[in-house]
Amino acid sequence: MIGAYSVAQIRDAEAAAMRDVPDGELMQRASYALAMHCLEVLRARRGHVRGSRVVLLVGSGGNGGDALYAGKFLAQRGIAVTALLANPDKTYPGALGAFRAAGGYAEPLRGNRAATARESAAVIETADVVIDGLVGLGSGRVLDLPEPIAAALAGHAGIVAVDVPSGVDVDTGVPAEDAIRARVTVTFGALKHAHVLAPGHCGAVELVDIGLERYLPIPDARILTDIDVASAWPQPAHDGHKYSLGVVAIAAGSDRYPGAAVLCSGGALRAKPGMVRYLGEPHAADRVIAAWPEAVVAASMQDAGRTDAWVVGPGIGTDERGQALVDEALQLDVPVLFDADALTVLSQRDDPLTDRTAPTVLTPHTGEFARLFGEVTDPLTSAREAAAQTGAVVLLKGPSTVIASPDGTAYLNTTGTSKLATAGTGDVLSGIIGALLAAGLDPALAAALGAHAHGAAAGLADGFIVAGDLPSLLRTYLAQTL
Ligand SMILES: NC(=O)C1=CN([C@@H]2O[C@H](COP(=O)(O)OP(=O)(O)OC[C@H]3O[C@@H](n4cnc5c(N)ncnc54)[C@H](O)[C@@H]3O)[C@@H](O)[C@H]2O)[C@@H](O)CC1
Ligand SMILES: [K+]
Repeated sequence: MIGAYSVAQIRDAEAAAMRDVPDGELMQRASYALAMHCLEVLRARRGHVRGSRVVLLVGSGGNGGDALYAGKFLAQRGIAVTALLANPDKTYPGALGAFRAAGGYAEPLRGNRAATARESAAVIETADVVIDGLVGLGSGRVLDLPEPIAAALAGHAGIVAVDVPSGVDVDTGVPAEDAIRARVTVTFGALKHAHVLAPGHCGAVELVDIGLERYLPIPDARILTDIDVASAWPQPAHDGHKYSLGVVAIAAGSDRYPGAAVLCSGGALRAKPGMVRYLGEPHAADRVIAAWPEAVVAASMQDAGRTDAWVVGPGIGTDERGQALVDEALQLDVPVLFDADALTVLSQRDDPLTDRTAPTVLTPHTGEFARLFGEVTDPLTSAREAAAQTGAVVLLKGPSTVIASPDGTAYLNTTGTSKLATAGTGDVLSGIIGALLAAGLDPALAAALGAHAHGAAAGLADGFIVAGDLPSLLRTYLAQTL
C-alpha cells in the first residue's frame, strides 16, 4: 500500500522535517534529484546531454526555488539554462543568485508587450527540456499565461513538472483549463492526490526520497499495488471446499440484455474459486450456462441457497422486474453490490439504504453518480461525501477510479487504462468485486482490490480489448500475481 497525501499533511511533515535538518537541505535534495531526472529526459530526447538547452519557468515560491537550484546543477554540467521569471521581483531567497553564479541566464517571463511574450514563447519552443517550476503545493488556480507562451507550452513534448504540474489542484487533481501537461512529474517525499487523479497532466510520476518518510502521518488516501493483491486476495486452503471462500450470487442481465449476465458471471467466476449462483430470466440464464457451465442457476433471491454476497444490477432494466429485484435485494442481510440499472432504480427511491444492516457497495460511473447524488465536483470529494451520506462504500468510476468508505477511508486506483473504455467492462468489474465481498473482505478493500485487478488485467492485453476478454485476462493476471 502506498500513501497519497493531502497538501496540509505534506506541509506539516515538511515543517517537522525542517526542524531537524539544516536550513535549505530538503530543497537541495529535491532539486538535485530533479536535475538528474531532467538529464534522463534530455538523454531520451537528444541521445546526449552536451549542447542541449533547458528553460526554467520560475514562480515566486519554493517550487521556483527547486527549479532554479536544479538549473544551477544543470548549468554546472555545461548545459545552456535560461530561467524565465514569472515574478522577477520575488524569487525564492538565494536561489536566483546561486543559479546565476553557476552560469545560468535569467529574464522576465511575462512582459506588458506582446513582443515580450512572443520572445519567451520562442525561447520555450527551442528548449529541449522545460522545467515547470511556476507553482507547486500552492497550485490550483488558472495560470493566465499570455497566449503565445501558453501555446508554446501546450505544444512542448519535453516538460518536466516540479512536484506537480502547475495549474493542477494538488488535493483534487482538477486541472485549470491552462494547466501544464508534463512528460514527467518529479515529486518529493510522498505522492499527493493529483499524482493519481490527474494522470493526463502528470505524465510519468517520479517520486524522490528527501527524507520525509518518518514525519508523514497516516495517509489521507491509499493506493494498492500488486503486493496488496498477493497478500489480500482470497486463496483456497489445502482443505478448502467450494463454499470455503464464499458464494456470490449475480442478479444481472435479462432476456433483452443477456450479455451483462454472461460478463458479470465471468468476472465473478474468474476472481476466485468457489461457487457462483445466477438469477435471471430464462434466455439470459441459458446464455450464462452456455458460457459458464460452472454457474448454478437460482430460482429466486429468497430460495437461492447459501449466498454470502449479491451483485445486483447490470442489464436488469429499470422496469417492474428490475425494481422488484432492487427492492428485494435491499432487504438482504448479506453484502450487496448495486451497479448500473440498480443504481438508476435506487436514484428513484428516497434514502433507500437507511434500513440496510449488511454492507452495501455502489459502483456508479459519473452519470449514474449524478442521478444519485448530483454532479461530481471532484472524484475524491464527491465519492467521500456520497459514502458518508449513504453509509455505503462508493466506487466512482473514471480515468482514476476512487473508492470511498463511510468512515473516510479512500483508495485511489492507478491501474485504469483507456482499454477499459468499452461496453460491458463494468459488468465484469461488479462480478469481480462481488466475489471478493462473498469471501468476507472488508467492502472498501474488496472494491479497491477489484478495481486494481480489473485494470491490471486489461493492461496485460495487446491492443484493444472487448469486455469478454477480461475474465481470461484476470486469470492470467492472478496467475502472475498470487
Ligand atoms: N517546504 C519544503 O521543505 C520543500 C518545498 N519544496 C518545494 O516548494 C514547493 C512549495 O513552495 P511554496 O509553499 O512556496 O508554494 P508554491 O511554490 O507552490 O507557490 C508559491 C506562490 O505561488 C503563488 N501562486 C499560486 N498559484 C498561482 C498562479 N496560478 N499563478 C501565479 N502564482 C500563483 C502563490 O500565491 C504563492 O505565493 C513545493 O511544491 C516544492 O516544489 C521542495 O523544495 C521540497 C522541500
Ligand atoms: K510545478
